[in-house]
Amino acid sequence: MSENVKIPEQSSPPEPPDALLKVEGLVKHFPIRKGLLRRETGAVQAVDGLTFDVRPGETLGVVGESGCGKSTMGRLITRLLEPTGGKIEFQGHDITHLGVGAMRPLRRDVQMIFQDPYSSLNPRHTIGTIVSAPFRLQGITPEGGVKKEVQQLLELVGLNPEHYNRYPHEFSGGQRQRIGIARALALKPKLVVADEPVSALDVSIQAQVVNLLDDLQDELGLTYVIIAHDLSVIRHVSDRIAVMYLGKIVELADRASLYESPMHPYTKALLSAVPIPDPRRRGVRSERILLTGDVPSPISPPSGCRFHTRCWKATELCKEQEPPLIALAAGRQVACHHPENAADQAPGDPAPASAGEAAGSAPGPSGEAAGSAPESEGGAGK
Ligand SMILES: Nc1ncnc2c1ncn2[C@@H]1O[C@H](COP(=O)(O)OP(=O)(O)OP(=O)(O)O)[C@@H](O)[C@H]1O
Repeated sequence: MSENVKIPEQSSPPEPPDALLKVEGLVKHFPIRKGLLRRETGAVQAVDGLTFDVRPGETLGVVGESGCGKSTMGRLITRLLEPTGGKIEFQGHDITHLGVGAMRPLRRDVQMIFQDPYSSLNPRHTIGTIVSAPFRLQGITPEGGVKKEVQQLLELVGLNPEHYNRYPHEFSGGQRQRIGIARALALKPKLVVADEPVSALDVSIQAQVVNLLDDLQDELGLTYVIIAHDLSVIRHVSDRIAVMYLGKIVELADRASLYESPMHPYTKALLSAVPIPDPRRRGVRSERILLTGDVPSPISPPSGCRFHTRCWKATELCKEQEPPLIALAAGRQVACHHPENAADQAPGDPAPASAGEAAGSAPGPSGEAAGSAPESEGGAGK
């Protein structure tokens, strides 16, 4: 054998793909100012210590009730907001505090799709002007000219390229969201953060836009972070899912494990409110957990585990100590002292489930203290 022949290292396992985006301890507190002197009297703790990564080519779904900090997280990772603390790395580069100028080249790679296709498009601009804006802002002239490129983009998202000179009001909601998608894809980004991309659309149109996002991901090799409160949408689009509650990730898992065996009681409650589409299981009395009360205020969140005021498993420990987000199974992170479908993290904790009493509901389906009401109406989520 010649000395130049390279011997493959058979014993080393394949390297996991490097994260495209890495977030560590991300914090965003919005100051509350009062009085003539605008003195800071407190802060909305919208995002309070998020750690996760997004791998190339995947879709990370982010789910949680209204006000839990999903949109703030999306605006932080696209750097539309300045973080209060923590670190954001994109392709290994620290972008946490980059200024507008330094962010400009990165704007090509990271784009955002907004919830409301009505307000996110300037009504006085033609579709051509809207979709070509990223080229103007970046000072880029695509090969073949801007018009040709924009028309190709319109075609890519299923719109008629002849409608280049029309105005947003001439389009339906679903079509306007397609325009927003075309604009986001103009510069061929690597990461697209979509904040509630279909929630403002008719249910009949939602599937079309979700399928379009799916197809574009395959075609263009995109990586998505999709924020939604709708668990059916999240289930359809996500490879992995982060469940947020009051500014924190309480569970992060791949789609199948999360839906089959949720570990955090909050995830379990959210999922129990989703109707079962399987006709074979129709009529089967499924366990529904009714979360009572609203999400507490992020201005003064509960001590310890933030979910303890609504959790039927809460003990004294949960009131006092915040559970860290730790790996409880392969590819599965959970922040809970008493997780479902896993060994109790604090088996010696004998205190009464006072949170369950506060919730004041019937005994839980698996004999837990309180907080759940099988087959009850309503449920978690928006
Ligand atoms: N600019 C701001 N100034 C002050 N508070 C803010 C600001 N933006 C968001 N918040 C607060 O931060 C918290 C998280 O808001 P955020 O919009 O991120 O939640 P969300 O999970 O996306 O909710 P929704 O689904 O209703 O949009 C909320 O209490 C909200 O009122």
